[in-house]
Amino acid sequence: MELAPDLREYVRALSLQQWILTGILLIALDLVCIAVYRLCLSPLARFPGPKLAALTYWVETYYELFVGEGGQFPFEYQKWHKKYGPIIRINPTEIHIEDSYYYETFYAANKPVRKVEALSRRFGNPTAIFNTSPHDLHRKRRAPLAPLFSKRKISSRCHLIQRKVDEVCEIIKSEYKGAGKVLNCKNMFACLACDVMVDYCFGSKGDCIYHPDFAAPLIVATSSLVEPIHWFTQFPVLQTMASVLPDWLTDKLDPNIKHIRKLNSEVMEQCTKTIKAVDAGMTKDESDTIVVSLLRADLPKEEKTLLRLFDETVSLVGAGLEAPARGMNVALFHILNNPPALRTLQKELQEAIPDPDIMPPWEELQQLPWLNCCIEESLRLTYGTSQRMPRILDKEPTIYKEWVIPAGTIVSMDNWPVSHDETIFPDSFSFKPERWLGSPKAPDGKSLQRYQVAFARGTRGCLGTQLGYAELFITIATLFRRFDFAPHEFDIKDVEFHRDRLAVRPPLSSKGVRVLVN
Ligand code: HEM
Repeated sequence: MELAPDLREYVRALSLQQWILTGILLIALDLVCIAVYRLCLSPLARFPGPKLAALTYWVETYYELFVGEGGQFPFEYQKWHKKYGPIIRINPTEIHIEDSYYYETFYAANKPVRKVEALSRRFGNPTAIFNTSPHDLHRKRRAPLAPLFSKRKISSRCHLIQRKVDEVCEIIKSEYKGAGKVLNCKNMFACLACDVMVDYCFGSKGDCIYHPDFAAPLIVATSSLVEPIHWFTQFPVLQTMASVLPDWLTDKLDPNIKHIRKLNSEVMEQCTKTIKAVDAGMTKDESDTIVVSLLRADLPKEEKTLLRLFDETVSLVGAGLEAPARGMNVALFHILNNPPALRTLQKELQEAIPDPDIMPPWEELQQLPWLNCCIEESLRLTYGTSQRMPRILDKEPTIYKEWVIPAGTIVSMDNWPVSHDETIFPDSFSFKPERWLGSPKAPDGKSLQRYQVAFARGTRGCLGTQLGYAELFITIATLFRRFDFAPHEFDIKDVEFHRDRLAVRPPLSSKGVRVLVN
């Protein structure tokens, strides 16, 4: 398009200063237009909440990066809920709801929701189901995995978990029992959960538990991997930059990265080997692992590439490590910190398991009422994730009470406010296994179990729920049947939610749950 001659003359005659001024004016005009749109014209403008949060994402950035030890936004918008009510706008494009009684409706199993695409690259494995955004693609990818994590399948492979726990017990017996040596449970449980997942994915033997003091470098590295999550979320360009940095520089920035690199190359190698083995025809026994099942699944070729298998397995090891390990930590801490609960558990285990060296299968452990209550109560205080779980419903609006949230809007809820809903779980910060005894009901008459949200719900709920339960039952029953633990410098802060890093994190100063073994 040609500029009118007068305008052309005018533009030509502009001095450098005038150019800069014009630029500033245009940027200012653009910002004003964005502000007017966000505050007055956007379909979300009528939702309650602080105007500054509706105006700019910097409010979220501020609380995630610069307040305290970071990851403080969940605590901030909880305060907003107290002021503005159960539905609020927490940033220019997202609505947040805090209402435990709506959780199950929102995270329904029959809703074709997608996740936020921009969050899928935060951990560098965008094609894993955890990170897959579109509903249909996610369904296609999750389908072949689901049978591998069914209750029946997990039951049939529980001996693998028991074997791993037995190996941990041998280490405790030989190195810690009666020796006055402090046992770091945080590391121990992380090693255990990691080895279980490695067995599950590859059928090979994980060896994290054999590192001195359970301080396996891989565990330390995975734990530190989530630390920069808010930087990567708030400034996605950093994800791209991090992925192209040379190894020597990333090692300088975070020396732990080299262990992740090692895991990545081992996973690559394992996947490559398995692809070759499956191509060559494998024996039936070996077909149980996740990689083999994915390769044999009825999926198009592009879903079975080395990169896709790599993304899925690395992500599964990560997901299957963090949450179960935290669950076990929370359980061990609270049971030990609550002597009446401990005594009841020990009595129940002694009566049900006469010989501690012969542990009953998971099915039998599930019949023990007090053990059940302790596990449910621990899971309640585990929360699963500390971060809100955004979902987008594209084809229809989301209806909450009188509010109609337009289709295509990001809507989110959190787990931990449900766990601390005082109408459902009175005295919610206390560990009270007895609240799960019998068939308890919530105030709405529904089973209390419906408000156990540690594994989330709906199409994107936890894939590893049964494996998580099995690990918790077997580990907690075995440890408390075989050993007498004494708390060492116990501090409730070690298991509380202080910082959001997607995973629940204690204060930076926390040394983790530690015990002595008598
Ligand atoms: C105590 C144990 C566990 C808890 C409390 C837990 C909790 C959760 C939660 C809250 C989510 C939803 C996260 C979100 O949407 O942001 C989730 C998803 C997921 N979990 Fe777990 N988890 C546990 C164990 C496991 C295990 C052992 C595995 C290993 C297979 C696993 C694999 C996954 C996967 C793959 C997803 C994503 C599912 C999808 O998007 O379709 N989890 N888990």
